[in-house]
Amino acid sequence: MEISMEQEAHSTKNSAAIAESCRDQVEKSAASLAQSLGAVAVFVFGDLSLENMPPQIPVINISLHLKTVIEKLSFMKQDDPSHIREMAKNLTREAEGNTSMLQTAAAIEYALGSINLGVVIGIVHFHESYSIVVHNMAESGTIRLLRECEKRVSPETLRSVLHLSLGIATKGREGKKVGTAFIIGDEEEVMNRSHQMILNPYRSQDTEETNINRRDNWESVMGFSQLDGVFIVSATGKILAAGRYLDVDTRDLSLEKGLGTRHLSSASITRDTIAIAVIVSESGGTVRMYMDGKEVLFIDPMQSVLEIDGEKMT
Ligand SMILES: Nc1ncnc2c1ncn2[C@@H]1O[C@H](COP(=O)(O)OP(=O)(O)OP(=O)(O)O)[C@@H](O)[C@H]1O
Repeated sequence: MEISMEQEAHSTKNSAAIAESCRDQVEKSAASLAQSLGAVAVFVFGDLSLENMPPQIPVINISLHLKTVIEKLSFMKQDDPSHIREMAKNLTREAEGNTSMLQTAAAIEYALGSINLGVVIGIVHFHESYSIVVHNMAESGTIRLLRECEKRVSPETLRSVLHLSLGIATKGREGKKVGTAFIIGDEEEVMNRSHQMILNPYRSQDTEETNINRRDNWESVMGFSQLDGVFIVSATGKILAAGRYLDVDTRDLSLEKGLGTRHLSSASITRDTIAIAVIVSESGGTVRMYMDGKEVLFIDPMQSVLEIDGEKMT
């Protein structure tokens, strides 16, 4: 059957109208869900501008770098008998992917102090498909671990270290990539299990200059991040040392492949003490947090658009 040009133009117009209506309805539904559930934030993955959102609910945009299974679907032969079954499986995987993306994004924003605990809504727009995901942060395993970390060290200190670490991971120093680690809390024990590699720049400084929670000290911390070794920080945010070597036994701890000795020794000290470690990888540009020898949080700043101090980091 031949389709006339007029029919084709009509169908294109129709399809554009349907697409617009879909986006409109998804946005309205998400806004209404966010309102009725008292959501603490709405995360948008993909290309959407949420104009109908209640003004008191923050909207956080996360770019979508993940290649989804839908992309793979376009390579599948339409006449494949397993097509439908495969598509259902892929959609399930896709939904799981969206859920875990939202959980991770919410945990990162919580750790950075940008949002409170509560319900978050995620809207995913990719390849003309939309998903709305509702996540109760209180039920999340990562959030439970982060709250445990906050019992050991002050939340303010944890946030300051995370902000600094993301700054170091994304900006480096003088055009060079930088790797470092912050060992926070249980300071007496950590100091006993480590030694100076070089003269400690914080040895005789007064309290205000060693307070990691003061933003005007961050520039100098970023400077000292070029020193080899790790920073030792008290549970309340006093920097006790930089350029410190951790004397730990790393033999029984196995981490993800590719992680080197600084990751391994920082993770080990959290297994042997009740300290928390935040590590910036020079080679990967990533940030990892450890407690009790296990990874609590992983942030790859290149995978998501994060807003740090009002500045976009990609
Ligand atoms: N136990 C330790 N305490 C403090 N610093 C250490 C310790 N072990 C290694 N380092 C320092 O960490 C630096 C990085 O080492 P390495 O590349 O093996 O670690 P890594 O975990 O792969 O870090 P990155 O991902 O940044 O490369 C080295 O310069 C080394 O001196």
